[in-house]
Amino acid sequence: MDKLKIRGGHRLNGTIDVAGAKNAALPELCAALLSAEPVTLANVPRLQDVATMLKLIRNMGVVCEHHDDGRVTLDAGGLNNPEAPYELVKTMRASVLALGPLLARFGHAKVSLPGGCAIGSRPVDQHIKGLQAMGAEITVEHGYMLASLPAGRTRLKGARITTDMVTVTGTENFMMAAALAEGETVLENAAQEPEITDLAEMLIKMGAKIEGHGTSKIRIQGVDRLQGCVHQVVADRIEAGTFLCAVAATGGDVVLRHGRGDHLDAVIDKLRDAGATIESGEGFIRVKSEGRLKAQSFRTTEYPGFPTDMQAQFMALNCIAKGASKVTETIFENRFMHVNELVRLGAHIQIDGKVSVIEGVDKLSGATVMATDLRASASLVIAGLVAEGETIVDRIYHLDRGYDRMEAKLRAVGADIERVKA
Ligand SMILES: CC(=O)N[C@H]1[C@@H](OP(=O)(O)OP(=O)(O)OC[C@H]2O[C@@H](n3ccc(=O)[nH]c3=O)[C@H](O)[C@@H]2O)O[C@H](CO)[C@@H](O)[C@@H]1O
Ligand SMILES: C=C(OP(=O)(O)O)C(=O)O
Repeated sequence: MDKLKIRGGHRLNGTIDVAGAKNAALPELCAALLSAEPVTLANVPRLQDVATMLKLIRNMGVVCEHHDDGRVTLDAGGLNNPEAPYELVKTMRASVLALGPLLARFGHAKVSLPGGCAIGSRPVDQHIKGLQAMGAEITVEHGYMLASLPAGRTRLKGARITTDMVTVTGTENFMMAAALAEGETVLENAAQEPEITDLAEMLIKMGAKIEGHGTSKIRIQGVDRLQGCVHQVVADRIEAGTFLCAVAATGGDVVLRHGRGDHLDAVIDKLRDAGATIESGEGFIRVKSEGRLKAQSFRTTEYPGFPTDMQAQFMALNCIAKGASKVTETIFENRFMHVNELVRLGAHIQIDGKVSVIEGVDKLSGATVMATDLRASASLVIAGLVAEGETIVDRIYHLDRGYDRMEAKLRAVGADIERVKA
């Protein structure tokens, strides 16, 4: 198992290129299943999750290739096996995104229930309920969702779907399924994340009729076929936000090329309140930071609120900031796994249910810590960059799920960080 070895205490200066968003690329790879014509996605990040998704859809009979320039070309014309087996699904929850497209195009699908996940139980009941409202018959047997259309029907039918909570991949599954359904689908309580908007824009290029994406009410008029398209994956706001927190913590001056400041308002506001200087414009975000910042309290909520996917990284910053802060996690019931590891580095944190109370300390000291999930890993890297001495972050396969060569990008701006191969 690879590890990261970090010697803390270096300021970061220079330019980092922000990659395409994992959470847009994954649904967009699944959207290619909706058409028999070729699809090209540009700016697809080189991540373990993308490799897993490509393996999953190749196994269905899709011809696809990830090129050196970041393009993925896909041809789902010969798709003949609308199945997502457990072996390929267990490491990546996003594989549930195959369900909507497969059902819409073929009228049947067999998708494994995703495995448990460190950050919470993450059920898929809302996905099932929504697709049932569109006429699908879904049973769960032997760990698989078996989905089909009733005898005599060849297409899903439009429906009004109101989910019990805002769900990002749920909204994406419904939008993709509804694109090929008969009649109108209205999604109430829809997620508004930029990745939803990016997926909607791709589907519209494929011929889908969608309105209201980016708001809580999305209307989709089904069409009977979708064509191929070329689409560029939006920049990863969580990768960008992670680097913003890293520079805010270490001090320095870094330009994040391709970064979308307009997708990170809640995080940028908190960083400014903490004392960092942030400028953003067309295709860049620049962060400058000097001295110790002021700790900031926040609670995670759906977009446009503070993202749960940035909670751990901002907490690392709070650990070495001046003053006390309260971090409330409202989306996932078990997303404080990084806390014990940060404490091993010298942080002062107490957890009370959904709330972590952090007392900022002057310094952290390097130690061996263990990554427990994707963003927890990123928070340990940030802590390692400021800790005195050497920090080893173990189990970074979690990090590789969602960051494209993070250590190389950090090293290029002055961090002392290296990957130690197992
Ligand atoms: C691939 C992808 O885009 N992943 C993101 C997506 O995950 P994901 O789409 O899985 O997260 P959801 O928005 O669905 O989850 C929100 C909440 O709803 C609950 N829920 C969801 C669906 C369901 O059927 N039943 C149910 O109870 C979840 O357990 C969670 O408590 O949004 C999360 C919230 O912004 C992010 O942290 C993930 O990075
Ligand atoms: C939780 C995350 O991803 P996933 O939904 O793919 O597990 C994340 O990106 O932080």
